[in-house]
Amino acid sequence: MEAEMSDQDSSASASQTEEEFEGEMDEEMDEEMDEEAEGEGEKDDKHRASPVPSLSSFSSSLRAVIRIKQKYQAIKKRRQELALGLAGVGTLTGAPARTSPKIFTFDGVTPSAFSSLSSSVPQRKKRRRRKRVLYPNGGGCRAPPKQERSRAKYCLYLLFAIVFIQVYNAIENLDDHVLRYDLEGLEKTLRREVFGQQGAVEGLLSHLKDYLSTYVHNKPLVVSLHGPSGVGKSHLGRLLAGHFRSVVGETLVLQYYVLHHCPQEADALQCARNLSALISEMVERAEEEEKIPLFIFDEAEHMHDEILDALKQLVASKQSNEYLNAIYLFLSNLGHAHITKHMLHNSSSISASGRHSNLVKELTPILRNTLEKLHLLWTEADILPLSLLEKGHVMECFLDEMTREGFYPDHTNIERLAGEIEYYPAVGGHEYSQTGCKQVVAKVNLL
Ligand SMILES: Nc1ncnc2c1ncn2[C@@H]1O[C@H](COP(=O)(O)OP(=O)(O)OP(=O)(O)O)[C@@H](O)[C@H]1O
Repeated sequence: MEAEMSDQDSSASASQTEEEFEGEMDEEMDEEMDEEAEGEGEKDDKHRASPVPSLSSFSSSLRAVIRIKQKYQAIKKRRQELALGLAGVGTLTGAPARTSPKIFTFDGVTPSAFSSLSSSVPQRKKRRRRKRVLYPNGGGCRAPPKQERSRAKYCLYLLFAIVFIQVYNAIENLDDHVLRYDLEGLEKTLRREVFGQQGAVEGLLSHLKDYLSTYVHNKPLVVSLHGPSGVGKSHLGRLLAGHFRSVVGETLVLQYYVLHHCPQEADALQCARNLSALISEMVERAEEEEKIPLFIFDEAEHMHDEILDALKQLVASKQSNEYLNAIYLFLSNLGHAHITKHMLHNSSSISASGRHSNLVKELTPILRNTLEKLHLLWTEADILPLSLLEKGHVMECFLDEMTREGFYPDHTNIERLAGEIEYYPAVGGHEYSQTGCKQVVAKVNLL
């Protein structure tokens, strides 16, 4: 080490080395004492492991203490001797004694000097961590306690997995259920083919979506559409029947026209019985096929009380499941005067976008009040009003009908034909047809 030091920094290096040495010695002492203590500890452990704590264990501890003390004194002595030796070396090399403090700069120090210096400085040993733990009072050396694995935890995980799978499955099944009825397709058809009845169409689709998105029902879906003549009630019923025939089959859809199926009032009771039997048969078949049947009653304003009573019983029946899984749609002009009056009086104050939703909101309680007085069947129904059709809608009806019949859809011709229809006096810029699109088919047929 002496040879490596240059004369220039010999004094600094000497003092530095002295300090390093001291540190080293301390560390050495610590380690030796640690090892000693560990050895004694192990011995002690062995003694402790024996069931009887004896005098021998006490004497061994005492011996260990004495030995440590002796070793400590020997090391201390050695350290003093070495310290004296280093001081002698300093004077021998002619280094000046520490008189005044010197300022150390890095001038003249080469990188190689740094590297040699750093390599000569011993790295601090990392202290080993004991893996074992020494317990006092005869506990001996013990491994840390093992964590017990709880079975309940695994059961809980399993339960979570089962619940997740079931919920996922249920959602999938409900989706399948709604998909089977292709409500998106129905919505597209209704929006394309029914003019000026957005509110009623949206209301109807919303009822169908709500009803068809679940298996378990506590009552059948009963919807009643009301509106003046020619606004599209039968048209809507026909479109709905066509759609359901394509998704649930011909046998699960019934279109009942009372003037056709039961024209004589005298036969009303028999008609009611026949209708009840037919409906029971259809709901049972539907239950077997796990489908929901559709019953449409057009011209409901002409239905005899006997038939209405029979239908009320079927609709309110809570006896068995098959009667709860069914859709009843009533189409009638009952309450049409309220609808016409409301629209003609409120058209000026209602914007086009808000008209449909407001019509449903404001007219539903008025219509319900009127209808419930006529028959209790209407208490079971969700009521949807259809609005009057404007001149623009009538022109759309002409365009549609002429295209269907193979006529060239000439705009001036359409306007002329639409002009022949009777309208209510314009209110708030709206011209409402008195007969809706009722006369459109007849007029196109005359072309
Ligand atoms: N909103 C509408 N959109 C498209 N076409 C319509 C609409 N309303 C009526 N039509 C056309 O007019 C014809 C007659 O309409 P529909 O029979 O549906 O009227 P309604 O409301 O049932 O009248 P009524 O109460 O007199 O039976 C239909 O065949 C249809 O082509």
